[in-house]
Amino acid sequence: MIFISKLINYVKIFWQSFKLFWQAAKVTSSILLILIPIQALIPSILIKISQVMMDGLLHHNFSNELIVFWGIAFFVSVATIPINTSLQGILTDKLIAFVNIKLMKKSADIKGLNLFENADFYDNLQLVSSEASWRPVNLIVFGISMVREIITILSMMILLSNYSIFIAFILLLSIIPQSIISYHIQQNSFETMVTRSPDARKIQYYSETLLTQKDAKEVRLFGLFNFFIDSYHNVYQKMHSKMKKVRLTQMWNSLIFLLISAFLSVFSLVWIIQKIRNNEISAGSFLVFVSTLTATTASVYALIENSSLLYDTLLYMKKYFNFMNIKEQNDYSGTLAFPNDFKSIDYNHLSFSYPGQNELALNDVSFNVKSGERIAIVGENGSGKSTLVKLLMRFYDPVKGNIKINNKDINKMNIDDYRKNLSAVFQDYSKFYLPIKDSVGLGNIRKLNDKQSIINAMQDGNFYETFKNKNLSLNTMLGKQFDNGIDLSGGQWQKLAISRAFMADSKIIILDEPTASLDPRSEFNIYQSFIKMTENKTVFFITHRMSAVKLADEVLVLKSGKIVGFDSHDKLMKNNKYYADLYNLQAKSFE
Ligand SMILES: Nc1ncnc2c1ncn2[C@@H]1O[C@H](COP(=O)(O)OP(=O)(O)OP(=O)(O)O)[C@@H](O)[C@H]1O
Repeated sequence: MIFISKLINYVKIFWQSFKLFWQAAKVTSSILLILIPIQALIPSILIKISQVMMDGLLHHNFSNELIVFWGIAFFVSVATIPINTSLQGILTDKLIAFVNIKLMKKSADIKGLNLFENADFYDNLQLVSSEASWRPVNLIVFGISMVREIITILSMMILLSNYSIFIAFILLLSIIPQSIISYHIQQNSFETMVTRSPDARKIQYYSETLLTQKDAKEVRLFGLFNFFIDSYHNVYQKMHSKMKKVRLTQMWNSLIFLLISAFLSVFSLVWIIQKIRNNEISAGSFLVFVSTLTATTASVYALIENSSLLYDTLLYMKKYFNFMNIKEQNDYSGTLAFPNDFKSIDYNHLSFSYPGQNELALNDVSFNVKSGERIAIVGENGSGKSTLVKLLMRFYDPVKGNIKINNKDINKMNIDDYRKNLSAVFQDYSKFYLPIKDSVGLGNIRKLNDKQSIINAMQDGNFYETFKNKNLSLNTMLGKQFDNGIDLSGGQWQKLAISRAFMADSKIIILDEPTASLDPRSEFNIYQSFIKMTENKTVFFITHRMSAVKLADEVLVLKSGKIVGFDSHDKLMKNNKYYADLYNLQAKSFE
């Protein structure tokens, strides 16, 4: 029963995958659809013509037309090979692009970050995206050859059934156990090796650590090569012994079934020899029978091998379709527009914990901010500062309470319209490896080609000085991995990210430690332009530099997810001991 339901599932995914071919390339798929049965039937046709020729020769009524038919059939059989290869290549290219574009479009539908916190989802996403560039090749190669083998086998069965339906049936039956075992083994090896089993994930991480630029410095400085190579080797040995077992079982099973199949073939041969001896069939038929038997056996094994390799790909496709069908739990279906007369933001008894965590990252947070105010958010590491603004950006939904703008729950607003009104520089800002023009301009996609706005934003974000001194142009490519690409220092990248945020016409600006990698002069300049730029804008800036808080109208002090102070800097210094201690501690370190 389990096998039947698995088989049905397999056929369903196969069908779904075939629909992808169609969607990706209608013309190429149609030509292939015509070509597959032709290719599949040619072997039987050639055998049949040979049989008629043989009988003609034996009975002295050979017709020369048969040679022409045979020649045509033979030409078709060889000519379809290069045509098929080229078409499969074209289809593969189109399918790879199609699958990847669909994946990217699906990613655009995921508005929040909740799903990314789910290890299973994240693993699936990694698998689906990293293999999307080659899995479709297998899907096409094995999928097409499987269909072709099935048609060939069926046509051979028809030829064989001319001699004995019984023998045709037995041969067909012998496929089933071998197939079940092959699929089972294929699934095992997929789970062990290909999917993100914890061990597979570990070895991938070890090799990446040594091979990517990200960790190159520490790996070299601390001499970590042997450590990671040994770790890789140890985990690999463990996995390898599991895989070796799987592969040896596969080999023994195949040998047993090949033995059964050889036995069946010998049995059929003895049977037909007997028939010839009894003069029940002609000697010509013997040759045809043997060719059919050999061709059928070859096709049966090709079918088993290709379909079990296809099975592996279908397990991947299942993950792909699962990803394509995934739905976010958070509701992003709100339709309200962001108010034109934006007046206030209210956090109302808001509590939040990250998915899978019991601890509250924010605990009953309530405060009110008026449009145009500059709010500094301060607190120790892990006190909830970034979380507070992530909820404002609607990356997560609160567990309790809500955030309102002009008294309307932000969850009721259209997410894309809502986010157009927000701009941010994150602690872990993105480094877009694109021409400078785009890397800055992406902050406001509508102004991507507005060179003056881009230059203004670079001036405000303090990147312009670097731009001039290094003789860069708007078309200079960022990222050493590209031809003529350049890299920037940490602080320069940060200034670029700030410039990007300054591109936006947003009403609310969020800066999560915007000056962490900046030198004091750049920090001063950034804050100067910041004051200029953010007139009439509502600004939240998270900072550990207490000197910056003086720029804020009010300071929000967080401690372990709770608000412990919300007032102007001067008043807090007078009335809030926790804040005053925090401030004085830093002030002292500069004395
Ligand atoms: N993605 C996450 N999943 C689970 N817990 C998280 C996640 N991000 C943050 N946390 C936890 O939530 C709490 C608040 O984190 P948050 O990043 O908001 O602190 P923060 O005040 O911005 O800290 P820092 O000053 O170090 O940047 C911390 O206990 C942190 O460990």
